[in-house]
Amino acid sequence: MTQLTVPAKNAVSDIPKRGMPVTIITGFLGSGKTTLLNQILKNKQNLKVAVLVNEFGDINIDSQLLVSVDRDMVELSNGCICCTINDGLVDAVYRVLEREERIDYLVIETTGIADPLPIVLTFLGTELRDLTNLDSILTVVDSEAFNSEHFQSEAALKQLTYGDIILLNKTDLVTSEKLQELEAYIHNVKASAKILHSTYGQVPLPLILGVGLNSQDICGFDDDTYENHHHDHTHAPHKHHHHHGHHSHHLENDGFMSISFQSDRPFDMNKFEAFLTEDMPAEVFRAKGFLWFNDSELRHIFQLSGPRYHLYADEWTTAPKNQLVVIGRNLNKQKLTSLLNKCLVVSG
Ligand SMILES: Nc1nc2c(ncn2[C@@H]2O[C@H](COP(=O)(O)OP(=O)(O)OP(=O)(O)O)[C@@H](O)[C@H]2O)c(=O)[nH]1
Repeated sequence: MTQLTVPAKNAVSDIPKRGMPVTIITGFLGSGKTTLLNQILKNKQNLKVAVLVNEFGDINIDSQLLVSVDRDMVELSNGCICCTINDGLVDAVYRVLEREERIDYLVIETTGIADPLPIVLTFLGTELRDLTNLDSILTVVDSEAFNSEHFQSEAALKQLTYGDIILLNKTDLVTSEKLQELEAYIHNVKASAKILHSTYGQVPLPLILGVGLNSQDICGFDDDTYENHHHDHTHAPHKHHHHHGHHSHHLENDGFMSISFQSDRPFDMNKFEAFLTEDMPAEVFRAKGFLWFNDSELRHIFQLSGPRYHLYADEWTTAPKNQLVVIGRNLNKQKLTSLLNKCLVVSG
């Protein structure tokens, strides 16, 4: 892979790191954002990349799935950044800017149901505008699952509208005809977007980082849009505010809700499999997590996206436990929790 050109910089950090390039990765639930982020982290060579992960759900699954990353380089912003311009995101970015070590690049992964606009506005409409340089908004698309109804999701359409780069991922699962149809559709939605293809997010980094493709112009947003999102935000670098009261707003987001399930008891493998094939509610669109089975020493990474699910086995890095996030519309939390509880081995 071609060496990514790193802007010449003083090794000694200047704080804050003015003009730090930022890429926002957006894309619908399960499209492959974390997979792409892992590709970036694996291939970044000498580039010092800080990562900010925003998850929809109470358990941080994505950040635990990031490969070979220096844990210190990951900032978490749970459940808030897609709602509005908010202190959570600005604070997280400040924490990156204030680091003493050299950081060349910031990549932000949004939740799958996020409308990217509030995040874009956070970068273009607050003091972050002077401190960072929004390089591009990259929208990952699941080429197999994507259809013109956009999953009845306004956020999915917004993600395309704001994408400077649109990465048609999961090309291994579709025909070239479907890809052409998708390209034509996207071209209609956003003629100026640069369209790329990938399998498991494999794309040469110089095509997506440091490309200077951000086409969003704060002047292009009408006052209403801006006022609706702007909280008259003034931020003193060392003051960290905590306004994390946005969760109810989240739950209304396109009707999607997330349910978290944790247990220190293992699942019975047979019962869990029966749950997957017989009892999993059709309204579940996405699930992910780490599973502990009674008859295995290994940690199982569980990934469900639309009709497909996979279990990948690897080693536990923590004490074994179950951690699962389930996302969908109109989910019955009590029923789902009870079904999952019934999959646990009977204690005693
Ligand atoms: N077949 C196939 N599977 C893929 C590809 N890219 C990602 N996946 C799988 O799709 C599932 C979801 O991928 P993620 O990267 O977690 O998706 P995400 O967009 O981060 O998901 P959310 O954070 O829940 O929105 C995982 O099981 C991946 O292994 C691909 O190109 N082909």
